[in-house]
Amino acid sequence: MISSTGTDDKSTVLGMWMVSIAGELWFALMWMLDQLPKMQPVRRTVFVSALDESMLPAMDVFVTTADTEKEPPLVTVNTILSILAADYPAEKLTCYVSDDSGALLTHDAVAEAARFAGLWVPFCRKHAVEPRNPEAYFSPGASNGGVKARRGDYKGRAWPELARDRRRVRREYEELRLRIDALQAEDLRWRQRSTTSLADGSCWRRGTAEDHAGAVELVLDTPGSTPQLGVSTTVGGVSNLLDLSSVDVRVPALVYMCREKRRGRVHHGKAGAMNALLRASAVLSNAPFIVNLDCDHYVNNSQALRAGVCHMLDGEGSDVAFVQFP
Ligand SMILES: O=c1ccn([C@@H]2O[C@H](COP(=O)(O)OP(=O)(O)O[C@H]3O[C@H](CO)[C@@H](O)[C@H](O)[C@H]3O)[C@@H](O)[C@H]2O)c(=O)[nH]1
Ligand SMILES: [Mn+2]
Repeated sequence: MISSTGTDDKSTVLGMWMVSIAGELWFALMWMLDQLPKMQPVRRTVFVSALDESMLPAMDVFVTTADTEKEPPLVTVNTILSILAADYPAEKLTCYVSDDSGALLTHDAVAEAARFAGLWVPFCRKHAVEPRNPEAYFSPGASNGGVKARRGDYKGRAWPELARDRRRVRREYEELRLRIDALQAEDLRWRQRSTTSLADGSCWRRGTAEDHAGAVELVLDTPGSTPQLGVSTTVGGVSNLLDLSSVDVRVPALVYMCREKRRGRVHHGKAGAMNALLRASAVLSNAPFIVNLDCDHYVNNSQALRAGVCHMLDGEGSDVAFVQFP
């Protein structure tokens, strides 16, 4: 119980009251400012089919990774696959993966993604599958394209062919998962050993997340601009997984990079990584448009890149600097 009524206490109470009133007024002002943009919302609709194929600009997609424990490599691999399989001209799309942990694990996982993309990307094109993230596509709960894929969702060829191809691609995806698991186990074994005892000459293994050399590797080169059809199920007695004789099998370019990091220097987290990515992409592909995804944010709609371009190329959109997707 407050019993004292001295002048000091009175002024303290008054002071606290003033502070709380000022706080309330401040929040009221913030709330009103927050309402202003909501009073006249700008609604834009995209017409992806109206895009002129030959006018599509080049696009560089940046994926940032930083920590192989918090961000499992399988997640990053799925993000990369969803980008490479997006519906966009293969010769105009380049995916850049930035690895701030400078880990051999991330590097090898990106190489695995590149290998699997050779099957995944043509499969997605052939059967118009959605979503183009294999983990989401094959997961039992997937609303579209999962195990419960409905006939009505299907836009490609005959249903039995999809079922057969799907089974085969799924088997390959399971193998990919096992290989990524093995890479992870090897990475763990290596980290448990002392770094000094490992003099195997690999520059990767000498670095740590905070202190490592820089590297840029062109994992998949930019393909030619003419569609390249695959081969049918059996060619010269060799049996292929899928009949790709009427499918464009080109895969967009993929670049792995890790910027140099040294102990005691400020690296500015994601912003620093984005800066390094911009510099590398300026030299390699220099696309006029950049898309940024965190390694755990995959492209969940194959038309998303085209939708973004619609906003950017629209005459009325000349004042648009960036588009953020939900
Ligand atoms: O040194 C770093 C630290 C982070 N990252 C990457 O930056 C992204 C975001 O980092 P995270 O720790 O996952 O932050 P979140 O809070 O999950 O992400 C949200 O908040 C971030 C900072 O506000 C934004 O950059 C992200 O786009 C947004 O999704 C991830 O891809 C990280 O791999 C780096 O590349 N280098
Ligand atoms: Mn995150």
